[in-house]
Amino acid sequence: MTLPAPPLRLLLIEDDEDDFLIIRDLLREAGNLHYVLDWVDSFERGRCAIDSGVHDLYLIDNRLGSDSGLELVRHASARSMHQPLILLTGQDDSELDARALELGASDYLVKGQFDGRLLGRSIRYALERASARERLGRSDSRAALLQRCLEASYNGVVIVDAQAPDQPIIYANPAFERITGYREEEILGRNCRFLQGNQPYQPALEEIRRSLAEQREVHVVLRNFRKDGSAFWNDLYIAPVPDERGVVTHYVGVQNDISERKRFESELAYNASHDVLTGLPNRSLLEDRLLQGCQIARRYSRELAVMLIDLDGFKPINDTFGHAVGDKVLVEVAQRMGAQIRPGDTLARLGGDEFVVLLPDLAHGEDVLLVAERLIRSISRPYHLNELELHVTASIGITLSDGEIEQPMKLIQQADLAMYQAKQHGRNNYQWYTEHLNQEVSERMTLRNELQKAIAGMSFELHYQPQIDTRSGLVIGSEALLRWPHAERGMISPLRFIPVAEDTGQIIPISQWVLDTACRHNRQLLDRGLARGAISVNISAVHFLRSNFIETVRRALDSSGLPANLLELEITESVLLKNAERAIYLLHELKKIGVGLALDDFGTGYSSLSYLKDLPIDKVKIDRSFVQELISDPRDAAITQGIISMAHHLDLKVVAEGVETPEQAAFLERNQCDAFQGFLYARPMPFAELEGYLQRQAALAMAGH
Ligand SMILES: Nc1nc2c(ncn2[C@@H]2O[C@H](COP(=O)(O)O[C@H]3[C@@H](O)[C@H](n4cnc5c(=O)[nH]c(N)nc54)O[C@@H]3COP(=O)(O)O)[C@@H](O)[C@H]2O)c(=O)[nH]1
Repeated sequence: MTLPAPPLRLLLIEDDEDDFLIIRDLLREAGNLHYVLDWVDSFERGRCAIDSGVHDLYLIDNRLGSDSGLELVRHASARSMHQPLILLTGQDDSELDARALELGASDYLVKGQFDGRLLGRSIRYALERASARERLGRSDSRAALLQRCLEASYNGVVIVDAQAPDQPIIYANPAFERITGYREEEILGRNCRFLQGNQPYQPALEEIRRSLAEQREVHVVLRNFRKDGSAFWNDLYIAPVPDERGVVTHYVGVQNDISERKRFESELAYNASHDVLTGLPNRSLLEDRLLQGCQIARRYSRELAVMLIDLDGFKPINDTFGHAVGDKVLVEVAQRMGAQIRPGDTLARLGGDEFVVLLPDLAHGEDVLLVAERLIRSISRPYHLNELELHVTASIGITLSDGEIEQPMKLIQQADLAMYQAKQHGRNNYQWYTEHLNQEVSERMTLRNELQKAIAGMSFELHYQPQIDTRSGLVIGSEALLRWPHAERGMISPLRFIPVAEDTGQIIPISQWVLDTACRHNRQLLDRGLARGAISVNISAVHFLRSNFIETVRRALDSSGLPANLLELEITESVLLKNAERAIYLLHELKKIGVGLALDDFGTGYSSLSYLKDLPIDKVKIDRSFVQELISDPRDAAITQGIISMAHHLDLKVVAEGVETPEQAAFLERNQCDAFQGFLYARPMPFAELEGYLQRQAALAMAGH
């Protein structure tokens, strides 16, 4: 329900009551006018009523006592009143008429010369004109406001004339000027295409053309060019502007320079797929390339090669010279490798010192070897950084594929296995992946899990193999040898499980158990009067180089009560290869405790012999590989003779391992070897058997044999 319009409030300012009555009556005749008439009879009251502004129209008599109604008109104009005023006079005076209109009166009526109908019409016209004026005023200020908004807008705004030929620009706001560098007067009258520079074939432009042809709005991001020629990313929204008949007269374009946002987005995308240090593709991009590589290899019947490159000797550089130097080496390694591959190949960094090279398009698989050799050569050249000369080499694992592989990332795993083999083969070389490697790895995994269970229950045994003095034939010590009796697989050789335990760190609890048990056993022999010299314990390089190794030896001796001279530790040359300086220091510390020290597997390592004179050792053990061929191979005989002679000159005792035949024993004896160990004398035996063996030996010795 709509409410009826309220009546017009009219005010008559008239000091003559008769005139008031006449006007009141005339108004009643006016017709079609819904109103309430108020009356005031003096200039002063009239002014107060005008100031209150509650009326819709004022009828003002020109003569108000000594005051003039014209003054009230002036007063109302000065207050910018929008309600209309009609001046009533007693006489027709054209000058007064003009003056009244000039001061803002809507009409001028001469008393006695108008009837009710004329008065009504004059009132309606006055009201209509006032309302039109007000509407106009409102729209003027709205236009001014919109203009100011456009000028203050952060977005660039450009308006083009849709009707004029070539649709020229008719307006551009200050933000447009800021973004493009063009001043408005430079571009007025031109078509916007000058912003396209030399890139008029962008897909976004096609979309704009289509939407203009269909007179619909469009939102695109396109490359535009500033006045200075520099490019920017323009986020542009164009809308058609129709007139009241629906005819599109203009287009308004609102634009924003989003170059910074684009740069940030592409930086994010780049960082998500590249290694920050070297700028090389990272694992995630490598996965994509690998997929693509497999597709290429399949489609064009080519070979895809994957190489996993791991640096040798990088960790000590990081540890010794700090990460800043390490980082520089990695960057240079990346550059050197990058120079060895072709465009289309991929060099990626997996992290740390691990890199991957993908060669997706090989005619023959073996072609990868040329690249592998180049990589190895280029990486092994010295690195000159901060007056340092540093050296690293690379171990490379290689695998080949024809692209027919369900999970391409498996190729990385295969290359990784092969790389591990390269490390095992002395580093600075490459190895191929084979299916056999795969089996080996899965076996290692199984072994590792089962080893963990064995460690939990310490279900190992120690066997002992006596060492015999060459001259007297008496037992002068025994070597403790670890055994793992497995419920299903029988006795597992330490040759099989110790390398796994060393890789996984499981060797530490095992090695500790061996040390403690061997010390306890020899103490038991001592207590029973059966101890014959020291028990030798093989010490893994991993355990030996642990920071608390000396402490663990001390504890083993203390808790068993075994005198230090009845314990001998056997270390291999590999300990010296890993960290010679620390190894020599530790050997001296052990010597201070009083334990015996032997160098095991002597002659099989690759290190320099010169370190031998600095080692506080008591013995060297000739590896059984030489002993086995002594008789058949004169070269092994010569090496054995050389070892014995050199050891004696350094005041070291010599024990020959793996003596199986009397001929070997005779040869060794002739060449002054000090002691034998081998099946010819005794196989490794459980502790319980050793006791019996030693008792028998003691009895024989007593009997003078
Ligand atoms: N870190 C540790 N290493 C250990 C430990 N126990 C053993 N090992 C090392 O495992 C390798 C294999 O040992 P094993 O199978 O026990 O073989 C030893 C002897 O049984 C064998 N041997 C002795 N005499 C003969 C012989 O006449 N012929 C022949 N074919 N083999 C013989 O030699 C091995 C002794 O080797 P070595 O230690 O080099 O003296 C081996 O490298 C062990 O060192 C352990 O507790 N910790």
